Order: sequence, then C-alpha cells, then structure tokens
Amino acid sequence: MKISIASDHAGFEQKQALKAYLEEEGHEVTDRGPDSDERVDYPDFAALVAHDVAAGAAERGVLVCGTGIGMAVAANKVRGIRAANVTSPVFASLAREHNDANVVAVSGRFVDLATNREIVDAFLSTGFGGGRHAGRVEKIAALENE
Ligand SMILES: O=C(CO)[C@H](O)[C@H](O)[C@H](O)COP(=O)(O)O
Repeated sequence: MKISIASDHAGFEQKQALKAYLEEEGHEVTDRGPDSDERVDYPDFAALVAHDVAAGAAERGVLVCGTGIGMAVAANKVRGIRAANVTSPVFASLAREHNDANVVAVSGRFVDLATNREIVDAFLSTGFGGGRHAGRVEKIAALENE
C-alpha cells in the first residue's frame, strides 16, 4: 500500500521506526519529514500528508506528534481527510470500519512503539464496513460544503 508519513519533533523517533517497519512489511512509504528532531510545527507536516492522501498520491496517511491530537486536528482541515487520533489497536480498527478514516494520528510521547505498530497494522488491514456507516460518512463529507 502507498503510505505517506510525517511527524513533528515529538513524534520524530517513532516516525523513523514506523517508517522502517512499514517498509519491512512491503509498503511503499513516502516520508514527508522532518529529517531530525529539531522543534517544528505539526500543522506543516500534517498538511503534507493530508494533501498526499486527498490527492490520491497515498492511500493512507500516518502522523506522529506528542499526543496525535494536533496532527489529527490539522489534517482534518483538508477536504476529504478523515483523520483519527488513535491510542489502541481496537480504536484503529473501528476508525476504519465505522469512519472510513484515511489518516491515523498516533502519540509518540504517551504510547509505546510496539502498540503504535499494532495500531498502524490494524489501521492498514481493516476495511470500511459500509452499510449503516456509509450514510454517516457521507454526512461528514457534506459538512465540508457548509
Ligand atoms: O499537538 C500536540 C498536542 O496536541 C502535539 O503533542 C505536539 O507534538 C506538541 O504540542 C508539541 O509540544 P512541544 O512542547 O512544542 O514539544
């Protein structure tokens, strides 16, 4: 799968590890930075990944900051993005199954790497459930026209 990944300084270390893990798993990963743990602003990097996904250059996005919250808030400002801030594998599955989330935002400071690997695995391997969830996701999209 084509994946776009980025972080801020707080998520840099786990971003590097998750990128390597995803590549080992056979995914095609675009690293949108940063290249060091020098302090940066998370919206700049959330935007790069969100635009990759919105444009179809990547099928899914992975973002890492201190909590994942700022990244998700910023990514969700881009039309077509449904970013979920996730702290457990089951929430990752539900974000896909119920919400058709296309970006996952994880915490580099409060969630360990092993858990974040499981989160990303669940996020990438779970399909959208459709059915009763489809109309709800359409209503989310309609909010973008208000
Ligand atoms: O956006 C966040 C909080 O919701 C992220 O955790 C950021 O990584 C965090 O705000 C960065 O904080 P810092 O004090 O500048 O390291």
